[in-house]
Amino acid sequence: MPRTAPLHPGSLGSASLLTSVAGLLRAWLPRQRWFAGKGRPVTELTLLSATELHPGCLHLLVHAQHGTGTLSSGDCYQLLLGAREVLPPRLIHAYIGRASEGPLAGLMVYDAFQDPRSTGLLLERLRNPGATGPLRFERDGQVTIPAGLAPRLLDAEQSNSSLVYGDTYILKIFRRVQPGINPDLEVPWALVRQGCTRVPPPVAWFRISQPQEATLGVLQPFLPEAVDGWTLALQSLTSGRDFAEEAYELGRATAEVHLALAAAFPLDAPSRSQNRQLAAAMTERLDATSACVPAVTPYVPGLRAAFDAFAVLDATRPAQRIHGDLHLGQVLRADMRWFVIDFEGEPARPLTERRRRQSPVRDVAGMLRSFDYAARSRRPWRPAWARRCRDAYCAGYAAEAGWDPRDEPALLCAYETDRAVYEVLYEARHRPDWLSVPLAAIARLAEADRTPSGSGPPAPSFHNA
Ligand SMILES: Nc1ncnc2c1ncn2[C@@H]1O[C@H](COP(=O)(O)OP(=O)(O)O)[C@@H](O)[C@H]1O
Ligand SMILES: O=P(O)(O)O[C@H]1O[C@H](CO)[C@@H](O[C@H]2O[C@H](CO)[C@@H](O)[C@H](O)[C@H]2O)[C@H](O)[C@H]1O
Repeated sequence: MPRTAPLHPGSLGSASLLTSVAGLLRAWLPRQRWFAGKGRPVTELTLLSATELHPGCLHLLVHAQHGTGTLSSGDCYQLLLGAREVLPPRLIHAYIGRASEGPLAGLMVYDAFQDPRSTGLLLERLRNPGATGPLRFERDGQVTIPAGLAPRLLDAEQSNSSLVYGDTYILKIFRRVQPGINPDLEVPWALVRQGCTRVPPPVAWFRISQPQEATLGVLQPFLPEAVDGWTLALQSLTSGRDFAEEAYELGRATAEVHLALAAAFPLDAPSRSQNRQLAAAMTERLDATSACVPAVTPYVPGLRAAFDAFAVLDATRPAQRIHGDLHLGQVLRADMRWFVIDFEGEPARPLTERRRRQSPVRDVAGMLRSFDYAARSRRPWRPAWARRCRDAYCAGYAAEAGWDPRDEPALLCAYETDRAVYEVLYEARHRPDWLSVPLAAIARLAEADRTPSGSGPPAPSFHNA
């Protein structure tokens, strides 16, 4: 019989359990795509919660401190660890290491999110709501989830981990956990209740109630034929096929989501003092980024000008709940329609900040940057493609929302600049090879080119809004 019994957290002190896995996790965590402290070693690990999901499979929340001295920071991560005496060949890729001490000494520890037995049981828990220790499994009472759907871990470049069940449902496991409801559950749930059909509706979810309330995962219908906007944009660039019609439709879809969000959540009246505060925060982020990425420094005065212009704007759109990290990878095209996914916001920002009401222009700016990203990521660079898409997107947005983001150039420019600054830091930390893409935008935006359609003269109007 495989030795699994010692995994039971009730029979273990947290300290002894941690002794077993701390060394292994210190080496394994920094290698994971979803680990936030890129390039910095894990200096301390604290076990926040340990729950046995089934014998030999533990659900853990661990706090990892990374870096040292003033550069030290930490995050809480969600893990599902399995431990077996012998790991079958089909699970070798999930191997973390052999525990050399503590209660798991001698056992092979592995990432159980890659083990169909464990992930199948996770779906069973979601099908049958209830509690397991501090974990709460809940679902939409109107929906019946079929049993026995085969799980597979999605092989995608992502900030979390997603499991697809029988091409019917997708379960997103939040890897970096923060206290409070995750907007990726809160926002789609509210949108669906507004009758918005642009989001796959959450059908089940699980959360933790102790030591603090936090959302851990959300199950939604899987769109099997869906292709994400980034892939479609690159296909268009490679094949020479126009993308303006799709960009226009995407603008409409974005506006539809914004209108539903404005109806679902309270609005914040715009004020000049709020603009000043937001501009100050953008300037602060710019300075912090320039301190980390010296290539930005020469452009700081030019970029600050965009924020200064925003600070003195009289009134802008009311602030509302928005997507918060909108780009071409966050939209899926299925059945000739656009769907919007991943309402988590920018993963590096605190949850309270991500749930704050903000200008819808921020989302628009995120998508405009994404067209630029796509055009820049291919040789030869195709600025005219990006300009046409950006213009079509704004026209589509205007047609649905009743106002055109291009009519607010100072606001759009400030948000686009802020987004480019965020991207510089994101790429420096996660994908240094891509750094030149946002840096090119930084150079363009610093040269006081504030035309909303991007570099060069504004493109001709695509559609009459
Ligand atoms: N409902 C869905 N149907 C089909 N594919 C999906 C669905 N939701 C997400 N995906 C796929 O999973 C990938 C990762 O999802 P996402 O929510 O963006 O995760 P992350 O926040 O970890 O990046 C997406 O790029 C998309 O390809
Ligand atoms: O993991 P998320 O999808 O939540 O978002 C993060 O990763 C994105 C990259 O995967 C990053 O997006 C940037 O690169 C995209 C191309 O890969 C591009 O379309 C986006 O416009 C650009 O911002 C995103 O910023 C980050 O939050």
